Amino acid sequence: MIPTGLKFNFEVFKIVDCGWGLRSWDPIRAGSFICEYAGDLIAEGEKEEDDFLFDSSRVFKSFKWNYELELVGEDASERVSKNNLSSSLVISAKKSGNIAQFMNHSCSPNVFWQLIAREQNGVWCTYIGFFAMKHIPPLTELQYDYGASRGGEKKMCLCRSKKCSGSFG
Ligand SMILES: C[S@@+](CC[C@H](N)C(=O)[O-])C[C@H]1O[C@@H](n2cnc3c(N)ncnc32)[C@H](O)[C@@H]1O
Repeated sequence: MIPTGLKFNFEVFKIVDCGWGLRSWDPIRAGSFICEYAGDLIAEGEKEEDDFLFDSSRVFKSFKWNYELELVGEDASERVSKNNLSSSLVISAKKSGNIAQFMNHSCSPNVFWQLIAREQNGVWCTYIGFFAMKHIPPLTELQYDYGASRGGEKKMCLCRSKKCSGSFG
C-alpha cells in the first residue's frame, strides 16, 4: 500500500540558472514514497510540449531498481492490465500541479518514478509516484531523470553532475 499524503516538509527554493527546485527538510530513506505528479491528464494526440509535462512514454535510462521493482510489482502490473488501466501517462502540471512540478532534471538523479495503480470507490486509476532512489539527506535537491523524447527539442542541462550528458528532454 502506497501512502498518498505528503509525509515530508518540502521546500521550493531558488537555484541559480534553473529557476525553482524542490528539497525536503527531513531525511528521506531509500525507497520511500515522496509524492505524486499532479496535473491534467493529456489525451493521446493532444500532447503539446510544455515545461511541466510528464510523459511516461519517453526513453528513460534503466537503473538497478527497475528490475527489482518489476518483480516486486508483478501483482500491480497484472491488476493494471486486467482493469484496462493505462500503462502510459501524459500529465501536464502547467495549469494545476503540486510540488512535483518543481523537481528538476538530473543526469545523476536521487528520485525515480513508477506507475502506481490505486483503487478509489471501486475504480482503479493509474498515477505517477516518485520514490527515493537512495537515502536523501535533508536539504538535498530532489531530482529525477526527465528521460528523452523521441525527436523532441533538447535543452541544455545545468544539473552539475559529474555524469552530466549536457542536455535533456
Ligand atoms: C518541471 S519544471 C522544473 C521547475 C522549474 N525549475 C521552475 O522553476 O519552475 C522543468 C523546467 O525546469 C528547467 N530545468 C529542469 N531541470 C533542468 C536542468 N537540469 N538544467 C536546466 N534547466 C532545467 C527547464 O527549464 C525545464 O523545462
